[in-house]
Amino acid sequence: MSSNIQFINGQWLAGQGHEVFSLNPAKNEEIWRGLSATEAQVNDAILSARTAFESWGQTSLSSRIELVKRFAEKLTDAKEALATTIAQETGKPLWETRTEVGAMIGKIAISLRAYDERTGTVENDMPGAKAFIRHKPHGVVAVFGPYNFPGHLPNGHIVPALIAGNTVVFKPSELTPKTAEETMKLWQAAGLPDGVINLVQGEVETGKALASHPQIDGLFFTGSSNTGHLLHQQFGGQPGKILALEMGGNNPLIVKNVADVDAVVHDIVQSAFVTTGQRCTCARRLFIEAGEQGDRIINKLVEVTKQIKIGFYDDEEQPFIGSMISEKAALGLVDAYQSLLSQGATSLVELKHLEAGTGFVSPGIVDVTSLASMADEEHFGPLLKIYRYNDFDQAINEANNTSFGLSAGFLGDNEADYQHFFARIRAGIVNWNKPITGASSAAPFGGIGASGNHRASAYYAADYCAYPVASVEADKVQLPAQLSPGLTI
Ligand SMILES: NC(=O)C1=CN([C@@H]2O[C@H](COP(=O)(O)OP(=O)(O)OC[C@H]3O[C@@H](n4cnc5c(N)ncnc54)[C@H](O)[C@@H]3O)[C@@H](O)[C@H]2O)C=CC1
Ligand SMILES: O=C(O)CCC(=O)N[C@@H](CCC(=O)O)C(=O)O
Repeated sequence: MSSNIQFINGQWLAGQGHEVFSLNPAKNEEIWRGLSATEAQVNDAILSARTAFESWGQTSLSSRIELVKRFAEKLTDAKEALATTIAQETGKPLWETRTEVGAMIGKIAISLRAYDERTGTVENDMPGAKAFIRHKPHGVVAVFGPYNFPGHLPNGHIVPALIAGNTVVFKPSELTPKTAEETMKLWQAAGLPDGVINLVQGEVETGKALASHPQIDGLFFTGSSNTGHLLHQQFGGQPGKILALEMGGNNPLIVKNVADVDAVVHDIVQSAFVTTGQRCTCARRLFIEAGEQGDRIINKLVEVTKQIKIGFYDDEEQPFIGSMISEKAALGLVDAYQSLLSQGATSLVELKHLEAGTGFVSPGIVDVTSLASMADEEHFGPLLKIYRYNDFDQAINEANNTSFGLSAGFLGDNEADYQHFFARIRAGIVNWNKPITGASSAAPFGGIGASGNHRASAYYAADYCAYPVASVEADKVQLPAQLSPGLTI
């Protein structure tokens, strides 16, 4: 078990707060334990990042690139070990966590390209001078990560932040501290200078100490909408700080006129249930036309959902999904399912907690067509709500009837229908005849409304990692060819 779990100014230190631990939610085994960072230790981490910024912010771009490339090499060497830790800590199957580490490696080249293309230098000639657009780092940024992609999503903030010249204090999810520790060790092995990334482990109070610290210049957050809203309030009145919020969704998927029932069911299942429904992009609301074709799709969807292979992350024959992050999350999802039934929804596939002490649930589907209204909330797990509709525009209006706006999809064979949907739907990710999960790191990734604050991540993360500087420069002071009216020199 770890004891020195805080990484501050290049040193592994014991925490001085209360005990925290990480559970393998599939096997109900403890895999990591330590003491959380106190407010004073968070302060030390921020001061260390502040000191490191003085040199890191001035270091050459080529040295920063060298570091992130070495990190990619270390990640590649440790791919299987890190994928195993992520699987143990989250319950996700190994096929998926290997993809996650692959995405972390892929992030390096994409972030380097994005830095160049979105925040590079532009030079324009003007009379007697040159005009430049350049970019500078903000300084010390706090990074907050969620548990569902404990490697890939914090990495999506940290890598572009470092390339731009910022230094980082990273607070991972308290549910996935071991993944953060192992990743940090890879940065260290890559030759990270002291203080450039600091890791503070702990629960909400550690997060609060970091987010409210006056010495941070920005905060990059991926997590729930509730926490994101709290942070937004906390940042009110501080226009000088950059806040990037990547939050949840209540994502709709509309199906209309599709010939291939198997293909449409595949895309629904991939959208709703991959990662045991624990992706921010997962479909939560499915709109299917009333009538025989819709019935056929639902019958097939029910059949396929009941057959989904659920299992241990390390099963030789890999399951489609593993356990949820915790027994608490699993029981919360069962409650959400039961609550919908008590409001009048019809169960099509029962959502069950499969084993006491674990996060295993079976995916559930409910028909909510008869409900007059429903809370607009994200159920972060494999629970899909179906609405039957008669009118396409009514379905689109209902799909937009949410405060969130992360992802949305249309499954249908008619391009004009898709164009109609695209023009009206409100979301940051809008797909046609593809699952709405599995977004590319080479595209912007973010939502509107309660899903984000217009600071998209992934390819656009470069934008919030640096501020633009406009300069007009001449190598000597000269009188202009023509003086302003009324001025004699
Ligand atoms: N839009 C996006 O890119 C993504 C969004 N998500 C969303 O993340 C959520 C799941 O992740 P969770 O780990 O449950 O999110 P969470 O909001 O509970 O936690 C995220 C981080 O914030 C910290 N935190 C919690 N309360 C805090 C407070 N009051 N002050 C400061 N820090 C605090 C946590 O310790 C953790 O490090 C889902 O809602 C999901 O939709 C997940 C992945 C991607
Ligand atoms: O940030 C990126 O590089 C791309 C975003 C991404 O990987 N999205 C994934 C998972 C995000 C989540 O749902 O938690 C996706 O779209 O499925």
